[in-house]
Amino acid sequence: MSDDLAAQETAREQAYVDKVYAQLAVAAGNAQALAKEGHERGRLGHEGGLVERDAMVFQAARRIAQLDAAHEGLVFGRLDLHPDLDPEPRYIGRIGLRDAERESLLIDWRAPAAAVFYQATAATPQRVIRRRVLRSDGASVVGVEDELLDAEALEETGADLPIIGEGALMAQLSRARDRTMHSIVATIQAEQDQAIRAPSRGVTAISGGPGVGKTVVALHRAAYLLYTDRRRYETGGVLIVGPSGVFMRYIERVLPSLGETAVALRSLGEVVDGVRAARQDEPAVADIKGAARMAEVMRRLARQQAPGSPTEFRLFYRDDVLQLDRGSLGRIRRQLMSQGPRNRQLPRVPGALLDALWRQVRGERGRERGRSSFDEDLLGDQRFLDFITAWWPPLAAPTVLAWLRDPELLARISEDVLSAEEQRVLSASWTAMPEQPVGRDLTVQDVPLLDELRYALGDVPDRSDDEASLSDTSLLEGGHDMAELMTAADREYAPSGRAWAPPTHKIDDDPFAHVLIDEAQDLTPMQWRMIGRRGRTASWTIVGDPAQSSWPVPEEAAAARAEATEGKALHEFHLSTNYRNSSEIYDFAAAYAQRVGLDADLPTAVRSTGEEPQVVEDVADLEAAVREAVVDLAGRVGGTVGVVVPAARRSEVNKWLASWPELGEDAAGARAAVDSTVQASGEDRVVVLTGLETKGLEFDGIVVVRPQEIEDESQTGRATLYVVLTRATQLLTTVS
Ligand SMILES: Nc1ncnc2c1ncn2[C@@H]1O[C@H](COP(=O)(O)OP(=O)(O)OP(=O)(O)O)[C@@H](O)[C@H]1O
Repeated sequence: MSDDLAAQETAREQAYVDKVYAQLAVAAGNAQALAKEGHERGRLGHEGGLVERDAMVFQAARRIAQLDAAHEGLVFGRLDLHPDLDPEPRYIGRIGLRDAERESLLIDWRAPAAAVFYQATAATPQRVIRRRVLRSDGASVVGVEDELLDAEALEETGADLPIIGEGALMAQLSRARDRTMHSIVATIQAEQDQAIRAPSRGVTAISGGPGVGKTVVALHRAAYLLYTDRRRYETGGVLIVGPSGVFMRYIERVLPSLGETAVALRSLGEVVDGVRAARQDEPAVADIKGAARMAEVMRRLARQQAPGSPTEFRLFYRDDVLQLDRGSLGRIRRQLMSQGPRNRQLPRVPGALLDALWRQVRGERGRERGRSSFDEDLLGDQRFLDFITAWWPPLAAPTVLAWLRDPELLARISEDVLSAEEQRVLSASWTAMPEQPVGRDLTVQDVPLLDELRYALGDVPDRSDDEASLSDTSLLEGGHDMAELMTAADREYAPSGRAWAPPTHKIDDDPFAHVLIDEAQDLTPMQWRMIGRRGRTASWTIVGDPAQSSWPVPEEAAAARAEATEGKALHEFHLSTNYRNSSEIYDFAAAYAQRVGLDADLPTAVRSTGEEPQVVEDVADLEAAVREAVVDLAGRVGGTVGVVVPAARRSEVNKWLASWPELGEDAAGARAAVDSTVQASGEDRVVVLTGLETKGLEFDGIVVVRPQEIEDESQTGRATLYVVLTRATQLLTTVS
């Protein structure tokens, strides 16, 4: 194959791609015109004008966003099929486009007609003769990579289809990594495609060892589902949950680059509307907070009397002293609590108290005035109203969680559930919590506890609720009125308000139409419960690798997972090729997994670099050795370098990095990774992370500092170290 031929083929493809971009400009112009027309209609103010305007503007805006997003690498594939089947080549792209005659110019990668692009192999060519991947920079085609799938057919038909390049996959895999994940839409492999296009029903479980593409496949699956049933998934919402904020930032560009923006991406600390927790508890604390038995502790907590609330009430009424003592108030409380979540009982509280008080009215003057006048009198009496608010206040979950600062209360509610030592560990983690904790005061492990409490407490009923029997609703803190916040189009297209409305922070708005969990092996039972509540009527995609789990009691997590997805049929997919690590690095990691007895699912790594991992041992000066390793790797790879350290050495190593002049600008990135007050820029090449923080991420080079300490740090340290050893694409060095 000559360079001339490659250049000639590239130029030919450029001509087609130019045609597609010209059509994209036409489509964008049409969408702009539609948006303008929508605005005009609104101005004319005819009947239904507003709704119509909003709907038009909304649709136009979505189309414009989609066209914008598709701009980069718009056309990436070409299929040459057997001429009997289709004499014209088919072009595959991020979106579908037709020309002025409505002829297909570009097929959306998710359309059935594009499936063969991913599924055809040399063993089963499915009438594809040649598959071509176009490499582009913006709108310019910079090269093509071909695969000949059916040599016989090529000969038979005598088609003029030259084969260029070494194959798109290898070219793609050898590229340097930056700090975000990229779409693999041009090189999805057949086994991955099956998982991506699996019908949406029940639970789709995707398993496989490190680097097999579980995350990236899951993200493409979300885009696929939106394509197949846009109305359902856009209105009901798609929730994607990953382990950490760093991970969510790592993956957040993939869906928008596929033209999809209507997906909620949340880390485990952000699953509950309105809460953003990023801090992690120490493993010893996290293991208790995540345990299934904490659900019982939270249920009991939700029933506790609010600390400092009154324990009796006295009032003179006509000839009587009316009194509710501790015992009678306790009875009323139990009776109200038996009818459902505590906050939902708010409207019933005055009635229950009035019933008990009326029974004590014996005097003639009082009895003669009658019950309804009695109710009116008391509801007009500020002392009674004050008592109600103090005795049965509307309670927010964070306030109730903060009651646990009191070790005595914790001891009371966790009797027979938590050991004295466990209570001590938990108390210590909560002593510094303020009375009204917000995001920063909570840890990621507190969030499922908070959610458990939200459900046990229930939402405070809205003013408009039928059951609200109180005339003076100023007693109740109602929810704000959503109607003001939504446009007509929001209501038209998103009945649940999920994709386009701001969060309501209400339990009713928690459920999604599809729930997708990445790194599922790490979910604690309490996290499964939290996510389960958001997916009762949803279809699910669950992605994970048990050997990478940092949760010490897998059976308990498995039971919680089964409960969260109860009644849903399970469809399993397994991925078996590692696309991340060089085979040298993965063999090293796999040997470690086997040596320490991890029951690991070992994929095959396809790419060899000839670079064996370096093991630097018995160093006298740790800083000097780490410095040498980091500088060496940063000089030899084009992309990112991760320095993975035991949690206890984090700030130490970070200080070293900041003081090494030869890293220059790169050191700023290292600082940013450990100090959340420094903003990391996208350019930072060297970052310092703990083992747990590397979950799901990847780097061109990895330096592991004192691997044995990482292993010894927690009960599941071996699995964590296995994760760390499988993060590098090119070079790996361990320093002990
Ligand atoms: N078909 C593909 N074409 C190109 N790159 C791919 C393909 N499949 C996976 N990759 C790349 O392989 C790397 C690993 O993918 P991903 O992070 O999704 O794997 P994973 O199974 O989630 O890994 P882990 O469990 O170790 O976190 C990523 O860089 C991804 O872009």
